[in-house]
Amino acid sequence: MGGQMQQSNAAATALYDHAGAGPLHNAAGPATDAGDAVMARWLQSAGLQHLASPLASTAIDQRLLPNLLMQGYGAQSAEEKQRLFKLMRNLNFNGESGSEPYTPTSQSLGGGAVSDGFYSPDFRGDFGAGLLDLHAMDDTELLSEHVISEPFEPSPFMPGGARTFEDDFNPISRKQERREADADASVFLPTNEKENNTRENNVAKIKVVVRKRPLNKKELAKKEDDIVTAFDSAYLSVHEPKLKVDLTAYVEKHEFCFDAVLDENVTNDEVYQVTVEPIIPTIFERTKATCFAYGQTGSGKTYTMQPLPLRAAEDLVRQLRRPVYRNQRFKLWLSYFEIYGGKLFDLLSDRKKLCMREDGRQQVCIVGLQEFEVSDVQIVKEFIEKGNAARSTGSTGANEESSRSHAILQLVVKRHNEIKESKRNNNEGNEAKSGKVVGKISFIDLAGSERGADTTDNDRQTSHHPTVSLELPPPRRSSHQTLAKAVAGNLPSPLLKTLPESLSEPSSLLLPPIKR
Ligand SMILES: Nc1ncnc2c1ncn2[C@@H]1O[C@H](COP(=O)(O)OP(=O)(O)OP(=O)(O)O)[C@@H](O)[C@H]1O
Repeated sequence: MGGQMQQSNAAATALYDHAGAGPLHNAAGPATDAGDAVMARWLQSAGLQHLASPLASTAIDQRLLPNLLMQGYGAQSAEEKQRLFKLMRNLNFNGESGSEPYTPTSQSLGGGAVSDGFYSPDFRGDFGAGLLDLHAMDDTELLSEHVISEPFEPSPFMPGGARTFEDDFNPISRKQERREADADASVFLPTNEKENNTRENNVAKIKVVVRKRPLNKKELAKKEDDIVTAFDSAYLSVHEPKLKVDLTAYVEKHEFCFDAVLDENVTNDEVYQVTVEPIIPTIFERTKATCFAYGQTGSGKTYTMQPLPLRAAEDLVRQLRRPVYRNQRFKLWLSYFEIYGGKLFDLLSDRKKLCMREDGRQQVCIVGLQEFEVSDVQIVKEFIEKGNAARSTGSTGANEESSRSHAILQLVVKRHNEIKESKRNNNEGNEAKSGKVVGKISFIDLAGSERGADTTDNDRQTSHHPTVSLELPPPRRSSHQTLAKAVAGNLPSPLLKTLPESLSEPSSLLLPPIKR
């Protein structure tokens, strides 16, 4: 990720917090010429420089910008609106603490994104895929201190001998290297490299992809209206039937913009290609990624999510067979558990009840979760089928076989060293622990977003798994909070704060409609 993106993120945080009417509301000063210039450059980074001039000339308080942007301020064409919304959304999701104003650097002004507009790779980051990818966040949140404090030894098979794993796989050191190689006198060279690295990497990137499900037989038989139109790869409109005061029926259209919109003709393979596939190589670069599907019962979450882990495993196994990883004893591990009614159950160990604990470093550990080494795709398939069969399902009005729990399947790449490898043969229990986590991808198939979908008292007709049905109903939303903690290892702290709310408030991950 280039410096340009990082600087944009800082601006976003301030604007976003202001929109939330937080303390920044009072803290920010009146717009200055410098502020206008900053805003102009920010818009320019998305190729929207022409929208900046009215701001500069009328000296509008830059704190009001989010509201203006939400109203489609100045943007005329659909493409402009799309850019504006992407710009806003990018900023909204990227901030960390929120109190820092946008401060451009020579690097941010010198990048190629100005000429390329929003779509340049610089602006979007190094890669831009995955329902939720957290490639660029702070490493200290990706891996435990233990891993970070112990750098990997250099592999004798690696070219250059003295190069360490860190050099080759740590995005920070690679970035640093690139920056040094590219450096010329005009390029910004940070005085405090550590601080810069921390800031540069403390950015979460999220990709939100919407998939439209075709009308099912029941809906077709009832001649129900298709209320969603996907009209290009990033836009959709929702048609809301309404009545005027004189009771004349009309349809109100709401347009939404996402990173990608997949229509009803898209196959599961295409979903994989758009979302997970591009993340796979980064799992070997110390990335922890999470991919989840969100929607109400019957919207197609399980249909969409279920094929993804197997496809990912195929690609991960293929990568692991490359000499560079094989020589370093990289291995793939799989675990699968569910959260139901606020409790955790191991889907691969006869639904053994699991405990979730937080260690002294605020790392969430699932105590007792079994991890299995998987060296080929057939084994992965068998584990997934076993886990799926053990899941809590029930029947809802909209889905005969409805997932009533959150299921989390994790594929973890670990690096093993030979000494520990021999020990592990004597001590199977510690097998999984003997490897160091290189990267991880978690797939979460959520229970429906309707209230109480994941609680034991949600539906009288729901036929629970016998062990589950004996439990007392937990308080509402407790499973969502448990889920947030369970994936905590993957999420940077700003996101963590919002996740439980996001999961219970369907609209919080969506953007407001574009007013045409
Ligand atoms: N894109 C699609 N194409 C064809 N059929 C689909 C598609 N998406 C979903 N379906 C079908 O719709 C039904 C409901 O889908 P699914 O079980 O995935 O919903 P869900 O969102 O997981 O619901 P719940 O929250 O109740 O578990 C299933 O029979 C599934 O096969």
